[in-house]
Amino acid sequence: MAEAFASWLEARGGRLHSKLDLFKELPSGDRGVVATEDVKEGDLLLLLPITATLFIPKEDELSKRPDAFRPAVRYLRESHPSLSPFLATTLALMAEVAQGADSPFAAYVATLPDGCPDCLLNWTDAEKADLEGTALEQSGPDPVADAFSRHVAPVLAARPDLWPGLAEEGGSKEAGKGGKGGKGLQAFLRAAALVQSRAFHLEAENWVSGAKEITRLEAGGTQVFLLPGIDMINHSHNPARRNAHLQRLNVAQAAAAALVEGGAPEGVEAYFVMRADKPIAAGEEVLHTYGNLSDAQLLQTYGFVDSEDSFAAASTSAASGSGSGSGDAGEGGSRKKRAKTGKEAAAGKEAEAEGAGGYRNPYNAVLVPWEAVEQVCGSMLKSMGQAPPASLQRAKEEFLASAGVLQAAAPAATQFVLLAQEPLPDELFTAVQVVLMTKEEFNELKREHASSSAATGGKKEAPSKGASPAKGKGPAKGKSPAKGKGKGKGKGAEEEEAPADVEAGAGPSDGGEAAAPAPAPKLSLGTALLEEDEDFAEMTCIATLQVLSACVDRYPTAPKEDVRLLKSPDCTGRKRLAVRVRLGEKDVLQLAKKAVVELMKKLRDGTAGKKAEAGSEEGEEDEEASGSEEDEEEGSEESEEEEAPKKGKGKQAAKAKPAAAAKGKGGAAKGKAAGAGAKAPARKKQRRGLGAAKEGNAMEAEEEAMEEDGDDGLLMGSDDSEKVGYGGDVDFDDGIGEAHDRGKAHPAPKD
Ligand SMILES: C[S@@+](CC[C@H](N)C(=O)[O-])C[C@H]1O[C@@H](n2cnc3c(N)ncnc32)[C@H](O)[C@@H]1O
Repeated sequence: MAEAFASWLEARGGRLHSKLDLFKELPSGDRGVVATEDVKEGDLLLLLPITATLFIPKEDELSKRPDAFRPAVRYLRESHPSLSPFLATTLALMAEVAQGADSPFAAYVATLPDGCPDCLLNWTDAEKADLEGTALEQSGPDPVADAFSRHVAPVLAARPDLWPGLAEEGGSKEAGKGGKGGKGLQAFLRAAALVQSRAFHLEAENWVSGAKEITRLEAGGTQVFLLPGIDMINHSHNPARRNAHLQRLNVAQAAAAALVEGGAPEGVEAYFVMRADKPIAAGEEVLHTYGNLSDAQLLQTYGFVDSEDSFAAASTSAASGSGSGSGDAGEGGSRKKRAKTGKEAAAGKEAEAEGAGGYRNPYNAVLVPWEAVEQVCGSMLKSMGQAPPASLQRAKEEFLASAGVLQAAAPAATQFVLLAQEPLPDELFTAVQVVLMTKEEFNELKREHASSSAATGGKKEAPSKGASPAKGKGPAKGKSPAKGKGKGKGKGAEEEEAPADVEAGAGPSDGGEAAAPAPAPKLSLGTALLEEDEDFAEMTCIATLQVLSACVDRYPTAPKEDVRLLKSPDCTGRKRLAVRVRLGEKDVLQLAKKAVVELMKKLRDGTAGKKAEAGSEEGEEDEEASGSEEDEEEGSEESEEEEAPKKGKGKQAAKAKPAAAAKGKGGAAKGKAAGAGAKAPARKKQRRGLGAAKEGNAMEAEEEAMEEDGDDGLLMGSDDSEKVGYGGDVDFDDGIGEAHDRGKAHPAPKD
């Protein structure tokens, strides 16, 4: 197979480094690319002409050189232009597989595995039940069967010449519904798993001129490429172990780099180029990154997770069929434990020395629904005898949507994204505060926000990173396979332009990405209000903790139970993967709770705003812009209660800049006083009637519960969190919202 592939590649104008085994069987049972002899830094590992790749071209590409594309590809482009790039590429692969030895891609098809065994689309309903509460919890109809019966089966039925033997008996309507389906569904499941776990998602570009493509593809705005040979390279989260990267070059660039002698073969207008970033020693695996993805995303798309636990070795060696996968420390559910090289064993010891946690994926994330905020805060206000009328609740939702805190298109469906590195996003904290405000405070806030927006000339900030639109951002719950990621940063082909680095990535797109909505002026309350109103601070912190607790309650198990499961030799395969995903999410929730408690402590001892005062200059500018004194006056008219001092503490708080006090490792609400120009309304000390909400000392109770969950050091929010997983040198400020927005280009690795 290896030889046939190398000859096939060469015949198409490609090249493979002579010191590489592309299909090396790894001790894990998986395959990977391994150096057979030392490879030098900068060496070309694999040169792949675009004509040796499978993808759906843009209309102009196709019309320019129709013969360069396979008949199924042409048919799909011409007759089904609205199919998503993922589905179209899956169908293109199905056609080559179905053509067998007659396919010019037969040598590539022979290199492909049976599928992606642990990718989510292969999990049974019973196995998926272990993912309850996580970002991967499924709801609604099975997206795979649905996509098959609605989009794929009709294509197979219409052109049996292109997809021989795959048309479903009984017609397309019933295809894929229940049961295992026929050959068509089976072929689709395999191809979809392969495209999901192996394809690269790149921005659509004009390969010839290098001009950035402005028009988008009908569906998705990305092109999905299957890159033979390059798709054999495994993922590593560890920059120290990664040693290769991918570029795409136009012909001129490839010639300038002396990669093509005597000109490119007929029809070749671009190349994919894999190079060694550093020397690769004989026996070492070639590794690159699939992106900064959470365990849920990795599991969904690739069937493994990045996090490791220190029980894995014991339990997986005791139970076959589970353990670390290939490439890196990730856990693949159905593979043997990977034998450790000397270096890895040393790294493992180091990890053990670091604490009980092992490596934790720093890109893990949790989604907190706006609905939970409304419910928790509503109950709290009710318990205080201040249940807000429905009209006020609606007004607050509308305002938060217009102020960029909730997504504009469907505010009720907003999910706040909590990241391991920023577990308490300001959007969540702002939303809780607004919901807890009295009508008067809310009206005042609206006025302040309107006047500061006007003063900044409608200058808008980027939409909230922490608030996730229901579609597109966030690991879409119950949605079909994640959308594509991976990156084609470069412009393609202008000679003087730098070659475009390409980040590995794969994953289906679900059929289209809506045009980005215009960014809303963003409100950010931070901690300013809390610094001047102790009762309000207490309410906000308790409500936020309760929201987080409600999220913890979504999972069928407590963290301790998950830890017990991981310790058990019976917890193997997909079950183990599911436990790792939910424990990773609980880690983030625990970090968020810890951040709230720390913030509350700082608010109580009055240190929360200290650093913020240093940044008051800017705050003053804001103040001038919005004429806050007048606004405060105006607001005060409406207050039936005690007025906050207009100078001094209250004033400072209103000007406060990000409350560093609340930040810390856990990230906690970065308290901008009022975000993009909006100012905190003048505070009136309210008698909040906190008695009921505080009954039983809610803060302390939450703290105890946290300690209970984290006291064995197994959650990152517990005290040894700093020792596990989170390197200080990694820039995490890339917004997991983007990473979750899999239709978008993914940030390049930063190593
Ligand atoms: C692009 S393919 C890489 C080649 C693949 N190993 C093969 O044998 O064909 C991606 C798949 O490789 C496996 N893989 C890659 N990196 C991994 C890692 N760090 N841990 C576990 N499995 C990994 C997963 O099964 C994933 O779906």
